[in-house]
Amino acid sequence: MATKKIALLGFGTVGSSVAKVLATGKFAGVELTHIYNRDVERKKSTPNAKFVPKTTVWTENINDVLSSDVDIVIELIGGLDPIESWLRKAITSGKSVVTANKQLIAYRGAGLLRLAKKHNVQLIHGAAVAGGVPVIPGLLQGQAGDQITRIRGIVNGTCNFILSKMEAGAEYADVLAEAQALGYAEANPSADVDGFDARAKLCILSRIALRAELDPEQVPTQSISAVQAIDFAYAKELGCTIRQISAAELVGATVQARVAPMLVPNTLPMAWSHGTQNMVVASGRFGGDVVFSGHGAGGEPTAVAVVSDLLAVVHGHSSVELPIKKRVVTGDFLSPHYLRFVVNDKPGIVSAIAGALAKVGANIDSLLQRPGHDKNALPFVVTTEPCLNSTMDKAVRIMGKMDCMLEKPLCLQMLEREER
Ligand SMILES: NC(=O)C1=CN([C@@H]2O[C@H](COP(=O)(O)OP(=O)(O)OC[C@H]3O[C@@H](n4cnc5c(N)ncnc54)[C@H](OP(=O)(O)O)[C@@H]3O)[C@@H](O)[C@H]2O)C=CC1
Ligand SMILES: N[C@@H](CC=O)C(=O)O
Repeated sequence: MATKKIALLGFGTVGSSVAKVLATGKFAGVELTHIYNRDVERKKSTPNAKFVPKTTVWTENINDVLSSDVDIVIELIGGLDPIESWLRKAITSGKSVVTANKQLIAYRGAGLLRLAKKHNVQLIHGAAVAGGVPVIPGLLQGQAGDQITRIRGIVNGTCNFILSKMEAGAEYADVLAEAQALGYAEANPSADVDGFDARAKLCILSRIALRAELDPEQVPTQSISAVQAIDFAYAKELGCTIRQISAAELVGATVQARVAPMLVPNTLPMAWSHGTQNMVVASGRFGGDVVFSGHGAGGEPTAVAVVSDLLAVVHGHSSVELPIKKRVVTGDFLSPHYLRFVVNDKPGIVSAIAGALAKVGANIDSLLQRPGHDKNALPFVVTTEPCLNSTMDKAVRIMGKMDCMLEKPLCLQMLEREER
């Protein structure tokens, strides 16, 4: 097997870990010839630089890579522009590409994959969803024979790290800072906490598993930043915890899709995921549920996925290709909801809330009020019987205007207790 020349674009958390995994794995048939990054002198003094071969060229000029005889470009910078145009140039000059860039693959992947096919090269992105968990190769190859109708799970390690630590008593801001320091969060952590990272991953999974091309902008997202310690206490009383859940389901010609913090019953495996653990449950018509799980963020787990993709290219991998259809998204799921209010307590609040829910046609299932809270800032919870997210949005708009409300009511979808 002829040795393939490899270029690494980006020597950050994942890129530098790829250098380490490559060096320690001593894989035959690959040679790291180029590393591109801005300000390379700074990068040369980072801990993983010691794993870079002496012969590797470090450059701040992307054309040194694009005009070279490199065979495979590994892109670990992130973002859409100018990365797309760089990868297009690489592909048109006959280079295969390995990337962990979920935004690029979600928004522009269809065109890039077509271009790679036209130029008879590979574009592989196994690390773009769930970091070190081989969910993409598993779905592409291992479940190609099934008809997957639903994909659901936890695909953002930062949010899972934050929520599982909050469940154990930590403060939101402290754990977010910790996730950033550990290299789990995106360059702008709003991508994690506000759901945009998970949304991109959900769209990639939908393309592969549901064979549905979605416009990521159509998929509703809800931030985890409004979840508070009190929500974990009330969730526990309901036999649940709270996790950021990404869900997409084929319903006729449309796809129901949403990314949001949701109440997850403790009976479901997703409730047991802690730290950076990701978990994806693919539900197939013939094979039933298949669960993928492991570390979804972090340099070294993600580097394993990147190096595995690289080795697949080097060893002449070719993936199963099945037809994909563009699908319209609806964000409306029919499910019970959790509503948490913080009010300046006075008589008549519960009946006003019940009135607002009745007005939109939602039925109350339970009411929870823990004793001991300050009546001037009283948190309490109402759960509803199954209703649509859009119905709850209307109710929240009405209730948010009530004089007694000290903050916008928090509305969370509740997952059903059993997998299908
Ligand atoms: N971290 C993780 O757990 C995971 C990350 N990913 C994805 O992998 C990719 C890389 O992530 P990660 O390693 O965490 O990110 P980092 O920010 O740690 O690394 C990105 C690297 O690219 C460099 N860089 C950024 N912009 C430019 C530019 N315009 N020109 C040259 N160099 C540039 C940065 O340099 P500088 O240091 O100067 O900023 C940095 O070295 C992203 O697409 C991310 O979404 C996927 C799965 C998991
Ligand atoms: N920021 C992402 C990194 C992996 O994709 C996450 O936290 O999951």
